[in-house]
Amino acid sequence: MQKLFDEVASLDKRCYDEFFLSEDILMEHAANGIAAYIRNNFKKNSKIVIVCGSGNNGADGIALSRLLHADYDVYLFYAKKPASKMALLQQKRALAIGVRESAELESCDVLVDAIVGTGFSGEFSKEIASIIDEMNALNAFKIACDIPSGYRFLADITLTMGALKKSMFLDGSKDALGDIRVVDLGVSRDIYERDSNCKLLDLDDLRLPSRAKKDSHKGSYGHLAIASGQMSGAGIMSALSALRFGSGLVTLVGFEKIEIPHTLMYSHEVPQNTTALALGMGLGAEFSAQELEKFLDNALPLVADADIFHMQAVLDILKREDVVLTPHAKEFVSLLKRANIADIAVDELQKERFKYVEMFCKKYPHVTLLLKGANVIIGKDSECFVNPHGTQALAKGGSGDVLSGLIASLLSQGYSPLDAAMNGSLAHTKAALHYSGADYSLTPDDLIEGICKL
Ligand SMILES: NC(=O)C1=CN([C@@H]2O[C@H](COP(=O)(O)OP(=O)(O)OC[C@H]3O[C@@H](n4cnc5c(N)ncnc54)[C@H](OP(=O)(O)O)[C@@H]3O)[C@@H](O)[C@H]2O)[C@H](O)CC1
Ligand SMILES: [K+]
Repeated sequence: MQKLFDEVASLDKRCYDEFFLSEDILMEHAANGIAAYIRNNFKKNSKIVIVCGSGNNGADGIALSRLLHADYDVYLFYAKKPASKMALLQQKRALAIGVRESAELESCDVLVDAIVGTGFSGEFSKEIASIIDEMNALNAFKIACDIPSGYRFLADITLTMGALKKSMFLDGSKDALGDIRVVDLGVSRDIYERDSNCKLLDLDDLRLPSRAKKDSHKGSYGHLAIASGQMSGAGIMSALSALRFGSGLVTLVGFEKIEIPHTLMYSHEVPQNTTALALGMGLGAEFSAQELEKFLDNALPLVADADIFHMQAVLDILKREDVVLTPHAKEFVSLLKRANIADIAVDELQKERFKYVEMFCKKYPHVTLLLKGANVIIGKDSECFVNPHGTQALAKGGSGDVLSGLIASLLSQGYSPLDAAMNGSLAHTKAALHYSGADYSLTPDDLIEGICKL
C-alpha cells in the first residue's frame, strides 16, 4: 500500500526544518526527476517544450529546461510570466546558459505541463484554459509536472513530487493523470513521508479466501443469505458471485416462485446456519416492513447495497456492528441526507469525496463504507483506502451486484467488514483487468467467471 496526503507543504517544511534541506535542493531534485525520465525515454536532441506558470510549479519547469538544455532542443513557453522568488531565480539561471524562451506554443516531441501544481485554486481564465486545450491537441508525449494543471491537462504520465496527493484520486482526476510516478526530493520517499491514515491499495494487497485446511466441508466456508428482490436477477448475480468467491452455501431469501440456478438454494426465511447477509440488490418493494424486520432480526454481518439507501430501514442498519455499505455517488448523497450529515448534490460530493466519506465515518465509526466510483474509497473509522484499479469496463448494470456478492462472500467466510470490503473490491477490479475482451463487452457473468482465475 502507498500513502496518500491531503497536502505536502508540511512534508516540505519538515525537510527544511528537520533535515536542513532547502527549497532550492527540493526543486533541483524535482526537476532532475523529470529530466531523468526524459533522458531514459527520449533520444538526445528531441524537441522539448516546457509550458510554465508563475509559481514554483513553473519554477520546476524552468529548472528542467536548464538541466536538458544543449542535450535536447529545449524551449520555454510561459502561460504566465515567472513571478515567485524561485521562478525568477530559475529563469535567471536558465537564461544565463542560453535556454530559449518561445513566444508561442510550438510542436514538439515532448510537452511538459509546469503551469500549476498544488497551488491551483478556483478556475482557469479563458486564456489559460485555451493554452491547455492547445497543449492537449498537440501530438507530443505529455508529461505533467507534479500534477496535471487543474486536471485539465491530459498527461501520458504524471511525475509527482515527493508523495501521492489525495486530489489525484478523485474521480474527476482519473482521465488527466496517465501513469503516475513519484519523484524523490533529496531524501528517500520513506523519509520524506510521514504516517497517513489514507492508503492506496495495490492489486497485490489482495488476500484471496484460503482453502488450506483439508479436513473441511461445505459448512466450513460460511453460509450467505441474500434477500431476493423485485429485480431477482440482481440477487442471483450477487449469489453466484458469492458462491464463486468461496461461500460454502448461498441461499436466496424471498417470497416469489422464481427460476434460480441449480447451484443456489431458495428459502422464505434466513437459514439457521447463516453466517452473513446481503440486502438491497434489486430489492424494490419486494419485502414488506415486517419481512425486512424479520430478515434483519439477528446480529449477522451484513452488506447493504442499492435500494436500501433510499429506505428509512437504512438507519436501523447503521446501528448494526458488522456492516458494509456499498453506495454509488447518488445513493451516498441520499444516505448523507437521511443520516442528517449533509444535503448536497452529486457534483459537490464528487469534488469532495474524501471529505464526505470522513464525515460519514466520523459519525458511524463502526460502519465500513465503500463509496463506488472511478476510484473506490473505502472508509472505516478514521482510516481510508483507495482502490484506483477499476476501469470503465465495469460501468455496466450488474457490476455492483457482483461486487456486493464478493464482499458478502468474504464476510460469510469470516473476513472482517473492512477486509471483506477491501479484498472484495480488489478482486472485482482484478477480474475486470484480467478480462481479455473489448472493454465495452465486459458483462457481470464475465466478472463472475474471472473470479475463479484470480
Ligand atoms: N513537495 C513538493 O510537492 C514540492 C513541490 N514543488 C513544486 O511547487 C509546486 C507548488 O508551488 P506553488 O508556488 O505553491 O504553487 P503552483 O506553482 O502550483 O501554483 C501557484 C501559481 O499558480 C497560479 N494559479 C493558481 N490557480 C490558478 C488558476 N486557477 N488559474 C491560473 N493560475 C493559477 C498562481 O498564479 P497567481 O497569478 O494567481 O498568483 C500561482 O502563481 C508544486 O506543484 C511543485 O511543482 C517544489 O518544486 C518542490 C517540492
Ligand atoms: K502541472
